[in-house]
Amino acid sequence: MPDDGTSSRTQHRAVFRRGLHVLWVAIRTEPAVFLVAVAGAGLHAAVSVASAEVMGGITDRVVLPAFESRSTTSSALAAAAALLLGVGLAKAIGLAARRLFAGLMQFRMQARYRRSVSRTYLRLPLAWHHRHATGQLLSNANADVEEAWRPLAPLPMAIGSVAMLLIAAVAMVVTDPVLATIAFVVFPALAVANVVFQRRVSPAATRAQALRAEVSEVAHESFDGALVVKSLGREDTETERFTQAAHRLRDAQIRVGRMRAAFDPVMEHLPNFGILAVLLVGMWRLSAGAITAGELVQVAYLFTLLSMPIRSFGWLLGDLPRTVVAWDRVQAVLTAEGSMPYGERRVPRGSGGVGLTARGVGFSYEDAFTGGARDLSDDPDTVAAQRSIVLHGVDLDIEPGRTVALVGPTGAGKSTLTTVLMRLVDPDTGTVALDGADVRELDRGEIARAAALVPQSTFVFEDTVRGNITLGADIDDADVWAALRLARADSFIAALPEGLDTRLGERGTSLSGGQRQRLALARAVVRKPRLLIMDDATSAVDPQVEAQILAGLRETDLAATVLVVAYRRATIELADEVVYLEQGTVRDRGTHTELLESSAGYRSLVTAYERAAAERAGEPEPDEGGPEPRGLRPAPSPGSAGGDGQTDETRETVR
Ligand SMILES: Nc1ncnc2c1ncn2[C@@H]1O[C@H](COP(=O)(O)OP(=O)(O)OP(=O)(O)O)[C@@H](O)[C@H]1O
Repeated sequence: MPDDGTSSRTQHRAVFRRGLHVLWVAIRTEPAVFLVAVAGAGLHAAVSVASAEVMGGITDRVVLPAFESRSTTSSALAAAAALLLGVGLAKAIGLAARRLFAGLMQFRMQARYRRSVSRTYLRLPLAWHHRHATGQLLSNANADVEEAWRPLAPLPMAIGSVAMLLIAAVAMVVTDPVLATIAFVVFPALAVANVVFQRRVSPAATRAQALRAEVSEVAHESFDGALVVKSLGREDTETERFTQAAHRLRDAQIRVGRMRAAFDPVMEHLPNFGILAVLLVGMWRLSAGAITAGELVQVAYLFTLLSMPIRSFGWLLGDLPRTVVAWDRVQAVLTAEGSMPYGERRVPRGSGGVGLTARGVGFSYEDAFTGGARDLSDDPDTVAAQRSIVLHGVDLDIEPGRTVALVGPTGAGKSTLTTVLMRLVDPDTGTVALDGADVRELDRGEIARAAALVPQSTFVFEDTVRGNITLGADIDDADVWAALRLARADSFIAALPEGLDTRLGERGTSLSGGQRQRLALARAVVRKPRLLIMDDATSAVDPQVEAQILAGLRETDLAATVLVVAYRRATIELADEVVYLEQGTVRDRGTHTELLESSAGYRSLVTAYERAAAERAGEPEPDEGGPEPRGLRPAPSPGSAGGDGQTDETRETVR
């Protein structure tokens, strides 16, 4: 068994090797930019050493003769000035090239990996997203990508420093081996101190980095849940939670600050002790005639020049552990499995609705309690134990142009079924087909071209009304208005100060719940889908308006096939057929009247909706603007659950 010291050294070596591998990835990706940055660093290094030579030369040939003769020629002064200017200019060019191209490389790599990470997020199936928190995804795409490429900024300088050290070492040995010996003691000591410091500060800095992510996660959650926090009077508790996270971050940063405060002055002054030693020994060498005054100035100047490049190694080494951690997180996203394979088939072209078929569809979610630690064993018992089965052997047949209502208690699997039908997730068993074409064999984007899903919760982008509907597609205003009319959203959009050009606030908070839902519906219908799936998409819309919308959808020349997850009798009655889903299985199907006769579960569910509506009949109507709280649905009756937002129409009897 290795002792702690050995294993820690092994770990450091492993981190160092992996860190170099990450840097190598960047060099391979941007070789030209890297070479220019290194060439700049090399030029800067060579000219810096040369500048020490120049300083020494000027001391011997201009300054000392001037002191001795108490006069100097203007030509000698002009030559010295020109030399200094030339050296300064060359140094500036090297420095600018190094900084510019190191930055270019760093920012290009960051942009490239941000793009890859966000592209991967969109490629990965919904099931993967279910397992990852928003805060984590944001931090992978932002903080981790930045952290992974942070060492690219000091990398060319560190490489230039090697060149500078080598040239300086040769220059010093040539000038005076005795003075060079002082450098060979001081600079390795400086490098060792750097490494020791970086090893000590690195865990503290890594912890501060993790706490920074924690603070932003707490903040994200508090702001996102502001409505809940405020309405339940939990501001103080949330503030306390945030304060604690902020204090943990503060303490961690102070710890890092303290370490730096102790180390930086030492690093700052160590070369000064070297210079002092150079001057003392140099005086003796000068009086012994072994060196000239200019050579002494040259070596002392080299000492001042070399301290900073040596520290750049420290910066690089200090960044590497965090780089490795961040790189691993980014790679976990980029190599995540679960991308959906696509075929090359197309949905048969034509106008009007498409037929939708599901055969034996089964689907299970990864169990929230086993989560990411899921054992991917092939043993069916193990897999079944780790997953909660939501759909079992669902069969559906919807003919083109028909409107079907999907009804079922809360938790029956209606929303899950809509995501399977849209191929946002693949079923564990069974198949889904559009006009006979298995959705797994369809070309990428083909489902989005043929079908649209309006989900339960709407998302509004911080964009104009037009942007929110077209989502960047080339759709003219006439079509946008037609879609808004169909979604019964045209009048409130027309009343907005700038109509289609009105910018909607973040997540559409400037709109009411019902307005947001109608906007989302317009976004779906403007694409003229041949299959429209609405998952409780009009729950916050006034019932009469909802009925008008559904009737409108049936009357347009769109003639789309419509599957609507419905809770209201008026909606259900508008459908050609009702599919009753219970515990993930289709229990019954038929018209509303037939199901009331034949299905006890359906009857009991719809009666529960009616009872709840009747109980609330005396209460004021919900504004069409507010979403109907899910909690208003009636308590589950035997064999069923769920409910409806009460509305005037539900006061009527079902029959
Ligand atoms: N992302 C998820 N991860 C794990 N389980 C989930 C997930 N989403 C839903 N479930 C579970 O799947 C079951 C079916 O949920 P689903 O949302 O499909 O039902 P629903 O019939 O649409 O309900 P509602 O009428 O309340 O919208 C529920 O038991 C739910 O807890």
